[in-house]
Amino acid sequence: MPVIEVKHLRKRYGATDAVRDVSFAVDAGEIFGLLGPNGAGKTTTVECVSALRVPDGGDISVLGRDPRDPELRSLVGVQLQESGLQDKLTVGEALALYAGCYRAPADWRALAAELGLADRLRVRYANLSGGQKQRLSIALALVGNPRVAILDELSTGLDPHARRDAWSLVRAIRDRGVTVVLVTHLMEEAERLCDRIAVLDHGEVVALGTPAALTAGHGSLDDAFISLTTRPREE
Ligand SMILES: Nc1ncnc2c1ncn2[C@@H]1O[C@H](COP(=O)(O)OP(=O)(O)OP(=O)(O)O)[C@@H](O)[C@H]1O
Repeated sequence: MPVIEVKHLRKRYGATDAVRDVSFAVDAGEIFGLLGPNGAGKTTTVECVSALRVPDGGDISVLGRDPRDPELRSLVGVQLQESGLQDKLTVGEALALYAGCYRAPADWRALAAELGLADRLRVRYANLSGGQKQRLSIALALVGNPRVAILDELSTGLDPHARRDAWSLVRAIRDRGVTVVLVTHLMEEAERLCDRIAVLDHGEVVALGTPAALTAGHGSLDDAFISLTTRPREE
């Protein structure tokens, strides 16, 4: 049974058809990428999978459950583009607070060290750099020892060193059996990390396969992306 199954998902915001018809299945232990131009519906899709938005149509199951099943709160870790953390909270306080919400949390100090935040534990959120905020949001997604991790733009704002560290961490958690869904704009990230990729365009899946299969006949994943997708509409 797939860990995540999305069938004919639809979501509309007023007059905007953000997601028209998205279907895919993510297998256990996979790193599954969602790739697509700005506004293609990637974030909306993962927000529906994470129960942060209610779909207008279609079916989603996560670990065989409805996404809104409270049992999933401790099984699914979500890192979103906006963390919404309070400015005055320190890194250590945020990690301890989140760890306290789970039955079997990870060692948050070790996680902070893995993400290069060991010397930032006493620093308030407001005083972190963009990359440090991003690393904290990744740590918070993983602190509950989830079985599924949903990472939206994992490496946005990270320098090349931090990006490599984040990739190593994602591989390490996958090697521990965690299933990962990764929204990304970086072709290199998709190619290096993802086992399979769904390419979204205007709210629909236009291609799905391994990076090698998607690239075949196009020269590079970048070229495949350009030929498979269209420019985003002007908002
Ligand atoms: N809360 C909202 N209210 C209204 N429209 C929204 C909302 N969130 C997203 N949209 C619109 O829905 C469409 C899909 O947006 P979404 O953020 O899901 O795309 P995306 O593929 O994640 O884009 P990006 O790569 O730019 O992050 C876009 O046209 C966007 O403007």
